[in-house]
Amino acid sequence: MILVLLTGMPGAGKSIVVKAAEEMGLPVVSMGDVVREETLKRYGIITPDLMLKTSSELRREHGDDYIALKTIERLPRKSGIVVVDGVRSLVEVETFRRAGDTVIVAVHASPKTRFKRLLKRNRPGDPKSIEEFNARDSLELSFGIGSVIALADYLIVNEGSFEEAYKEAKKILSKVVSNAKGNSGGRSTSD
Ligand SMILES: Nc1ncnc2c1ncn2[C@@H]1O[C@H](COP(=O)(O)OP(=O)(O)OP(=O)(O)O)[C@@H](O)[C@H]1O
Repeated sequence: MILVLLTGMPGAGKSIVVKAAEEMGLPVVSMGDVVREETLKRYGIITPDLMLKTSSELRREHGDDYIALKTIERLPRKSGIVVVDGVRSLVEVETFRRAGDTVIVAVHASPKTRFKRLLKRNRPGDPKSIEEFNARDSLELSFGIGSVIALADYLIVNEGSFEEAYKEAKKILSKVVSNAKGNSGGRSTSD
């Protein structure tokens, strides 16, 4: 099984890659779903703050690899390629590496661009001020997301239009698919 580990800072544009994967018929498993369900179990409601609290609790109570291990339990066994959305630390990368071959895809946009887009997205829990945005960035960086981005096999710089990033995501995913076919005895078209 090939696991496409999708990472990127808040608001970088990971959902564009998810959309491209779904459009291509590739299964997507979200690490956030594990946290969402556990939050509901513990608190009866889901809010972004409670999700952050729950993910810290899960790491503290069960270890830094817990959310990754729970995500692995949910992988569709019959799929050759699965996209895993929301990888945040090297421990998680190492955990997924024990479950299959991995390809890291990172989406990057500058803090200025991400802040602007998150203000516009305005989902519950999205930052309303630069202070909130910086605090959230610091928290993500403290989990070690910077190291995951540094190890990316593919990087999408999402500073242009949505369509550009979407096209790039499709190109990268197609490459992963054709490489996988090459490795399983099918015809390989590229590196
Ligand atoms: N190239 C782009 N042009 C315009 N808007 C964009 C572009 N890329 C992303 N956006 C918008 O920016 C916001 C953040 O993108 P998205 O939700 O994909 O980020 P994310 O990486 O999934 O963030 P999070 O980790 O916070 O869930 C969304 O509202 C999205 O529609």
